[in-house]
Amino acid sequence: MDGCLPLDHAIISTMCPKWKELMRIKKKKGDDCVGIVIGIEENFLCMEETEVVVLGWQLSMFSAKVRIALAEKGIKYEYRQEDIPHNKSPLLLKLNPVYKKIPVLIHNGRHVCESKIIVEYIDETWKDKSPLLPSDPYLRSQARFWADYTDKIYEIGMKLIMGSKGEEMEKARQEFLVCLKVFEGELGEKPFFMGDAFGHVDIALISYYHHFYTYETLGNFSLKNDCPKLFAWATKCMKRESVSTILTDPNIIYEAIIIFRKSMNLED
Ligand SMILES: N[C@@H](CCC(=O)N[C@@H](CS)C(=O)NCC(=O)O)C(=O)O
Repeated sequence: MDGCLPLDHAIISTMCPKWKELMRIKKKKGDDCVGIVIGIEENFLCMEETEVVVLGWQLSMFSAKVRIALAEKGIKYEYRQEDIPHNKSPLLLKLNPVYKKIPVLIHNGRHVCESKIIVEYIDETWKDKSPLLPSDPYLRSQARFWADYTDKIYEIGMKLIMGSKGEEMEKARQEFLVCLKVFEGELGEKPFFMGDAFGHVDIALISYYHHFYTYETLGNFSLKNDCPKLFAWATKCMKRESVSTILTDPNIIYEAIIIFRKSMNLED
């Protein structure tokens, strides 16, 4: 088994009751250490050394980010849908004990947490295809800054989702529009945020796009009318297979949020 088990052995033993049996099978086949096996309760997942797993959630912009980056690089991966927030898998809790959040990327048995860190890891690991961050250190810093700023959308979006009617919603709506205008100003006349190529900042922002129908409806604004350049950029991004095949149907997100709002007595 030497050289083939970068994953913490303790994790495997606790997560995988059939681990020993599986290793026996591997040995029998000729223990040439091509892969590892992770087991979660009865549910087994076999990983070749180069295989990749994403723990994610359909409604999450953060897991969308990671999946779009992998799609841009043409990396095949196993997608494991988590049940967030109340029924997280033991594997997620084990691999992200600090935040207990998706997404988590598992690659060669080692795991990476936090979506933007994961996207950078993906870019640095599979450097040959579709660079996502500029190679110039200054431009990289700028890309990181703007990708980081997309977290504001989440922050203000939560105010819209959690807001009730009236003044509170109007304040969130205004704040949201200011944030969008900042992005629109930064985009300017460029095709993508860092220039001609789709990259880190585009991925970070477009990952929110499936939530925009909800934001627009709750916040009573229109991206198309209020931020036409950003709308044109989003339309262009949506033409990419890496984006359109990953983002969830906006209606599903809207319905989920309305159910949540009703449960919180924020909707009639
Ligand atoms: N900063 C994190 C945020 C990830 C995050 O908030 N994930 C949410 C789903 S959208 C989650 O797992 N929430 C579970 C919880 O809060 O218990 C990232 O960029 O990866």
